[in-house]
Amino acid sequence: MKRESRGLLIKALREKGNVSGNIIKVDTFINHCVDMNLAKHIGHDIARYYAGKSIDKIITVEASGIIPAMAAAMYIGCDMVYAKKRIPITMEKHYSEKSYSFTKKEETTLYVSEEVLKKGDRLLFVDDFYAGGNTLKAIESIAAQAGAEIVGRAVIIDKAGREDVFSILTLNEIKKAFAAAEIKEDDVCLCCGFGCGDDRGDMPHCWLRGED
Ligand SMILES: O=P(O)(O)OC[C@H]1O[C@H](OP(=O)(O)OP(=O)(O)O)[C@H](O)[C@@H]1O
Repeated sequence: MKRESRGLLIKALREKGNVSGNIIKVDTFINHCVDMNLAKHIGHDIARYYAGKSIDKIITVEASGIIPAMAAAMYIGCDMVYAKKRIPITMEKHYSEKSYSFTKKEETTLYVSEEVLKKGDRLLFVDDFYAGGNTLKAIESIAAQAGAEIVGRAVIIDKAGREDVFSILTLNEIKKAFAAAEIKEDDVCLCCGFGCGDDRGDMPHCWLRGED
């Protein structure tokens, strides 16, 4: 499926981000300051990818997963649940699982109230990054505790290129786009981010520049 947000993401990565080895800095447009137009397109792409699949709720983890999860939930028209990293006094019974924070390099525990997940719920996991998979694993455990089912997995950037995870870009695709950085700005297709003639799909070509 053509991903509308791919060109926007490549553009933001080139202009405001940084890729160094497997560290991708996105805090000026994804997970600290949020480019809402980009988030909107990412949410739309995720929703289009899972169109036709019955989804009861989106599930994510605070903090950075909330943005793409919320955007996708708005297009799908479902609720969004985010696992918390601390238990509020209002959360009486909960499911929990240990995880590990990739960016903070520390063990963490994820908590989801028993009130917000029901047995048989069909859940779509959404996050900003997939890296080592600790977060997804913990959410899968929480879903299993609730008797719910994870029916889809979507992230903005998949560093591992996992086959059953839908992503806007993988780390390898980002490296490919960066390797093509010598292409003049005008030659870069903002639909696909990889240069004109490559992967135009069904989207109007260079729609961001109003040339379609
Ligand atoms: O696949 P994994 O190895 O689990 O890595 C991915 C997770 O790492 C980040 O969370 P983190 O807790 O580091 O930061 P956050 O608090 O900004 O969400 C990111 O938001 C994902 O949830």
